[in-house]
Amino acid sequence: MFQMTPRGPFRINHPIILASASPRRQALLSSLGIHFEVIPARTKEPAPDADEAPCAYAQRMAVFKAQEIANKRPEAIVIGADTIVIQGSTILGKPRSREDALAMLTRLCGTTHEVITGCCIMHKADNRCERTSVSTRVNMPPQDQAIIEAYIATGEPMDKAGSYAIQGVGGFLVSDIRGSYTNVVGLPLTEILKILLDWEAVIPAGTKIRS
Ligand SMILES: Cc1cn([C@H]2C[C@H](O)[C@@H](COP(=O)(O)OP(=O)(O)OP(=O)(O)O)O2)c(=O)[nH]c1=O
Repeated sequence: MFQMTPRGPFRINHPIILASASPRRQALLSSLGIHFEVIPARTKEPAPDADEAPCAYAQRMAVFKAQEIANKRPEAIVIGADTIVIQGSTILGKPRSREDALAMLTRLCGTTHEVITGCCIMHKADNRCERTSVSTRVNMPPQDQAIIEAYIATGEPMDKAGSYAIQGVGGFLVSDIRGSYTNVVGLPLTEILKILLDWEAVIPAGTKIRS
């Protein structure tokens, strides 16, 4: 659990907790230049229900993570998120092994897939909860298996949904996207910031705060 240092166009107006162990999510939220605490949700995420729509599943997981922390810290505004990769009707999470990563990337390269991040912003003491899911289409040209295997050998794929990181070495795999880039990385910043501003949890730097 640690504080981030402020440096951007926004200021905190209410305590915020990011319920995520993802360094990418922490970096994205930190880019707003606001103080926040990080308390990762620890409970194991359940598998999707039979016939559960991917965006419903991603939102349910985000609520699951936010709820765990909001129960401990009802006074804070808690942000939870869950990112999944969808190809056809198959939900691809994080790879279980290098072999699993190879199967995922072999399947994704040469096709267009969808990345969905479900988000939940919860303020238990105020009985407020807003959930959303954002989708981005990602196009990946075909790749030789030797290139895919060399990418997997970097280790980067192993904690990423879909076995790649668009913001990292894996960026070379992506020719183009349609939709939010930050959503692919793991936190749709435009949508999250809108809710935080609507809730006045965050205000533009320099705003005179009514006493
Ligand atoms: C597709 C893609 C996913 N990812 C990451 C974002 C998430 O960290 C991860 C998906 O796993 P998640 O289960 O969404 O998140 P997490 O386990 O990393 O962290 P927490 O549950 O504590 O919030 O994949 C990238 O970093 N880049 C990408 O291009």
